[in-house]
Amino acid sequence: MSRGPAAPFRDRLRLPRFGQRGTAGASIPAELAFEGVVQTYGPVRALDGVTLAIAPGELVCLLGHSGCGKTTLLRIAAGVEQPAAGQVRLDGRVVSGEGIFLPPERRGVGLMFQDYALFPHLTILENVTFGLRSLAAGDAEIAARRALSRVGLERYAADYPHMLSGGEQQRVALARSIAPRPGVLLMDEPFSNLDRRLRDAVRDETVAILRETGATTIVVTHDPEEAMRIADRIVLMRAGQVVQEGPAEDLYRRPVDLFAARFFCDFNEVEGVCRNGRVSTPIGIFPAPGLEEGAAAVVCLRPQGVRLRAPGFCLPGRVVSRRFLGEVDLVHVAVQGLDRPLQARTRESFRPDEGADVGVDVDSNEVLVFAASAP
Ligand SMILES: Nc1ncnc2c1ncn2[C@@H]1O[C@H](COP(=O)(O)OP(=O)(O)OP(=O)(O)O)[C@@H](O)[C@H]1O
Repeated sequence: MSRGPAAPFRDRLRLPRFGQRGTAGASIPAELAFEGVVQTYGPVRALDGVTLAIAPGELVCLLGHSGCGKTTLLRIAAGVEQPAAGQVRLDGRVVSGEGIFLPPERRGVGLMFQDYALFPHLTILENVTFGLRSLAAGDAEIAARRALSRVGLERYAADYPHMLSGGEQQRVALARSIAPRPGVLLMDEPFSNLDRRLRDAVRDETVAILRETGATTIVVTHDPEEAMRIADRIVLMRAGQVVQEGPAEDLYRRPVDLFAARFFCDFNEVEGVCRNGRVSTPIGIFPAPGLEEGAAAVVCLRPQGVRLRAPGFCLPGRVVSRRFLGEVDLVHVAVQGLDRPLQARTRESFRPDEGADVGVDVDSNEVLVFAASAP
């Protein structure tokens, strides 16, 4: 390791120390558009008609469970893969489709992988310079050093990847991907290899750097909280299709179906049947807009919408368990007529013990009703 025992406390803790603002180098952001993109691998339809437009400079998170096609869409945007059907356009110009296929090096698109893909036998500076082969050697080194300086790692330029921590390697990969100033930057699970303690700081600083470069960015993640933290717009995918797209608050508050709803909240779910536009359940009667008469419905109640009161008020219930989670208590409370206890996330001063009788107040603003047919 190049750093001696006198390395600053911050380094020993492996907390990130980020670089000099203003050294990221601005990109000319491009518009990226997918239209009816299909990809198949034998019988697997990895992408099933994806249409999506990303504005210049926008930061979009592709969110979805494992295998829903996120990486495939990135690879197609980068030009690493050719789609079976559909078009990809950069600033209105077709780069895939209509018999056209532009290779990755002619797209001005940067790709950052989950495992960082650093070359172990090259120094940090050489790793970053690698993506700048189209520049004269002197210019490439200047650009590489500037990118390293932006991520706070210029002093490790002569080190090798194995001498750096996971968080530092992530920043080298980031420096390498921003150094050529791509108009579009594609990042596949860029924070998943970092431990929780580092992740928030690295993530926030990475977003700051991305904003500074101005590049249009797609970040793939399966973590809804991460997507909400960083994205201008979230694109939720399932089985090769876009389920819903919009700002975080739209997806959280107005999910289009049960699948989308479950992605963002660990709901209490109570089944019922739609009668006269409403669903009657042991925890109340709720409007079921858009559901047909007799349709099976699921009433979804957010844990923060379950309030505990003194016994005698609202619905009768009994506390089954209570866990102190720091900012809130997680309380399981049994309510007559329900198969499972309700989960309540509560921060109120009324803190009944396990086994205590309580009143259970359901906040109807925290309830969503969906057709039960969604997978
Ligand atoms: N080269 C390939 N050959 C065969 N099947 C593939 C190939 N690449 C992807 N698939 C399949 O296509 C589907 C989509 O894969 P993809 O990697 O795009 O999903 P993902 O959403 O990125 O998943 P993860 O979050 O696990 O990375 C999956 O069913 C996967 O098994």
